[in-house]
Amino acid sequence: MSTPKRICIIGSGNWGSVIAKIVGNNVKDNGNFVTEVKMYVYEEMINGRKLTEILNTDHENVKYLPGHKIPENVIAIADPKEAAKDADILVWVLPHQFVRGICKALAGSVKKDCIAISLIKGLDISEKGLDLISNVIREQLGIECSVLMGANIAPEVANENYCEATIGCKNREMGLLLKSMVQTPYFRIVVIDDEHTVELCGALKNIVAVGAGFVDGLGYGDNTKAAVIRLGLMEMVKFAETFYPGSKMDTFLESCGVADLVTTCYSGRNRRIAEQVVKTGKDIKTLEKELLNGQSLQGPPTAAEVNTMLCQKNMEEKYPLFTAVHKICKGELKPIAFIDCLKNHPEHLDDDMPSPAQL
Ligand SMILES: NC(=O)c1ccc[n+]([C@@H]2O[C@H](COP(=O)([O-])OP(=O)(O)OC[C@H]3O[C@@H](n4cnc5c(N)ncnc54)[C@H](O)[C@@H]3O)[C@@H](O)[C@H]2O)c1
Ligand SMILES: O=P(O)(O)OC[C@H](O)CO
Repeated sequence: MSTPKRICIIGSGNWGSVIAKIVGNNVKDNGNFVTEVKMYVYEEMINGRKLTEILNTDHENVKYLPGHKIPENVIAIADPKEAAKDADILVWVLPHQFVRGICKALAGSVKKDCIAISLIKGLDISEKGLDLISNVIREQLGIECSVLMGANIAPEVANENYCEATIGCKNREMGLLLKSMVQTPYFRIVVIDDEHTVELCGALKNIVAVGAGFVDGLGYGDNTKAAVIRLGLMEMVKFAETFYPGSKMDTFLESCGVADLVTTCYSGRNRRIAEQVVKTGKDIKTLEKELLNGQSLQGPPTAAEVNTMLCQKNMEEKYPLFTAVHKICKGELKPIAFIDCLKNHPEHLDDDMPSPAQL
């Protein structure tokens, strides 16, 4: 049997805290892993106490996952380098906006044979163009990186309601090791090798969820939302086929695909804030601050990142739903324009029929 692996969780938000609970409990009776799990925590003061101190004494993330105990073998550390220095496995679970900063802090200091798994739903944009977050981790740290995505609204998983997730990992043995780190009787994992598509599903569904929130805010009901989900899924598939040739369509049938799209469009934070944008007329940043208590939306920045790339390639019109979501988030279009976007989607344009706008 190989030496037990040391785990470090990079992130301690809403999902990060649920994963800390799962991993902390799983390692206790699993000889594959060292029982102590370190967790990088972005330090902040809560009622005069440091969040790391609260986590290490009360074993609860009172800000990001109140009401749930995190096992005592999970140790909160405010310095990412200190938290990750001995790790054999890095579990990345931060809002994607912060990944490059933490990679920079860790560069050159992680173990050479360390591996990573990213639970982060988002994309990266740099002067080199649009990229997967797992690629940023691979390149910045020089390590392998798998992904885990699924229909996993964090508070529901924290309550141990049954759900599923998908690990994307090209190396089967590594995938099964990672599965043993996170699987529980209520959190069932399927390992597949199509890691790029798994990650794309997790990132792109957040854009669609913002669109679902707009139609909820407009009071259009579930048939319209189903259309958003269908047209959004078609753009997700087209995006994967166009920019990641070799993507497998079966992957969209895993938890990371249709299942996550549906749950996010009904219950996620992206949906909720987008609905409020329409109902209150406030902008996304204001609502994020007012309603999410420090949690972070991934849909609007992902829509912006995708849009930057589509503009560079002159392909905005080929992804009208992604484009409309971005423009509404930026205040360049009114939310009601989203309905026109659905009506005039290329899916509905028949060569010998007038478009709804012409009728
Ligand atoms: N919450 C969910 O239901 C859920 C479920 C599945 C996947 N995810 C994905 O997991 C990832 C993490 O989401 P989450 O819900 O754990 O986070 P979150 O939305 O709760 O984000 C807040 C976290 O960001 C940290 N933070 C704030 N500023 C920071 C900085 N400058 N540097 C580093 N960290 C900083 C905060 O301390 C906190 O830990 C996201 O990509 C999300 O899409 C979330
Ligand atoms: O709350 P959201 O919209 O960030 O979505 C959370 C998860 O990604 C759902 O699987």
